[in-house]
Amino acid sequence: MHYLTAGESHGPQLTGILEGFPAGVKLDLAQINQQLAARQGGYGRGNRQKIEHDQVTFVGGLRHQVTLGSPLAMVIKNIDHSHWSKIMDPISPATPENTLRQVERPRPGHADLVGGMKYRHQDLRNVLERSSARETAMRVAIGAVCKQLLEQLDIKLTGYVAQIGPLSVDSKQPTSVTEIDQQLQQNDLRIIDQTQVAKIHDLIDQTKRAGDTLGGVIRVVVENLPAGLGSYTSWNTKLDAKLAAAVVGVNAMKGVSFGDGFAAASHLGSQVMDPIVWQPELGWKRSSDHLGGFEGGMTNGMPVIINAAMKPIPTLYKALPSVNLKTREVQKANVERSDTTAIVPASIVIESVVAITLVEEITGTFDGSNLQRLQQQLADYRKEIKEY
Ligand SMILES: Cc1cc2nc3c(=O)[nH]c(=O)nc-3n(C[C@H](O)[C@H](O)[C@H](O)COP(=O)(O)O)c2cc1C
Ligand SMILES: C=C(O[C@@H]1CC(C(=O)O)=C[C@@H](OP(=O)(O)O)[C@H]1O)C(=O)O
Repeated sequence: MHYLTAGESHGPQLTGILEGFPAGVKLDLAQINQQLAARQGGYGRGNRQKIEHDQVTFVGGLRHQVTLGSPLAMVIKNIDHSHWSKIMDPISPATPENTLRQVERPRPGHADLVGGMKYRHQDLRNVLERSSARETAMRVAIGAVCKQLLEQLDIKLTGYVAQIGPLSVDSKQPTSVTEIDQQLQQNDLRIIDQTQVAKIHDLIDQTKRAGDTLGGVIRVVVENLPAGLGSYTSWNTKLDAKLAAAVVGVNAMKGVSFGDGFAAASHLGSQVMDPIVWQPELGWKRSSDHLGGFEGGMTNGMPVIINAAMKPIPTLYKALPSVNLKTREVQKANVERSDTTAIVPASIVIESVVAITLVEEITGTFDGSNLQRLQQQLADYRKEIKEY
């Protein structure tokens, strides 16, 4: 299975194609649109989200709500395109009128300058339109499709915000995906500890007033993956490595770790390895999960725990120094409308790319042509490893 997205932030639409997804999966469109709405939400978002109302339309691979096994083709309209229709017109030739709003003062932390150098663009809008995280809306739609398959395979997944800027909000350790989901529904920060909400709102408000921005840490937890997904045999078959690439492939992600992550480096081995236990009803388990569910690039049957570190949003209303591409004068960087923090929507995006990567692995390990056969093969495999 693999996917491709296309489309510029203020272009007519985002387009996505997902190839290799099993036939016979009944898709709940409302659930996909609910995920798109969740990605638009969260405290600290900018004004673009007041304009957009993301909804997916299927234009291939789906018949009467059921996947056909042929490529799934999806589109999401950019409502804001109506304000940019001349500037972002794919067809009409460039004129002084439709090349307004050129970007000549590259923003530090964005793809602007290097993208311009590499592709020989003089108007950096040609870079920012595609490097914008607007594209993640399509990854969320594709991820929502994959989440529905995971559900049919009894695999549970969720993501939450564990840190915003300097404030860790991770003091209450949840016990299960279901418990995490219940807590998240109660606030607009996707944090588990409800007592921290007011404090974080204040932090975001203050940061916005100062013309500055915030990053944070996201955690994704996946339950009930069978042991043995991925392989120790070659570097490029390790599933933890594939997940790390998918996570860092999301805009603004600067770090990824599993389980105790970087903290494990400062602990003793005896504090970090997860002791092996065996029980007739449960089969092979571990009495802890410091390693985040991976050994040798393979799932070990414990919950997978992935942490993603997001840098602060690079566009600053109190802009940093830059240099004008045309005049070479030192000037303030371009200021485009922007979020103060996007840690909340990013948590939905990280969940989505994790779901896509897991479905890619599962459909590559078992026969992914048809849902029922896949379910049967996975059930047989689960039985086999339990009895190992
Ligand atoms: C959901 C989401 C929303 C984002 N919103 C903004 C934004 O409003 N303004 C901005 O400057 N960067 C935003 N970013 C981050 C930039 O897209 C990203 O930092 C930039 O493209 C450079 O890529 P890099 O940080 O991966 O190197 C957002 C990222 C995500 C995941
Ligand atoms: C459009 C989205 O996020 C955008 C991501 C983004 C960036 O630079 O990444 C910059 C902003 O774009 P604009 O200037 O159009 O408001 C965000 O709004 C979205 O998430 O749907």
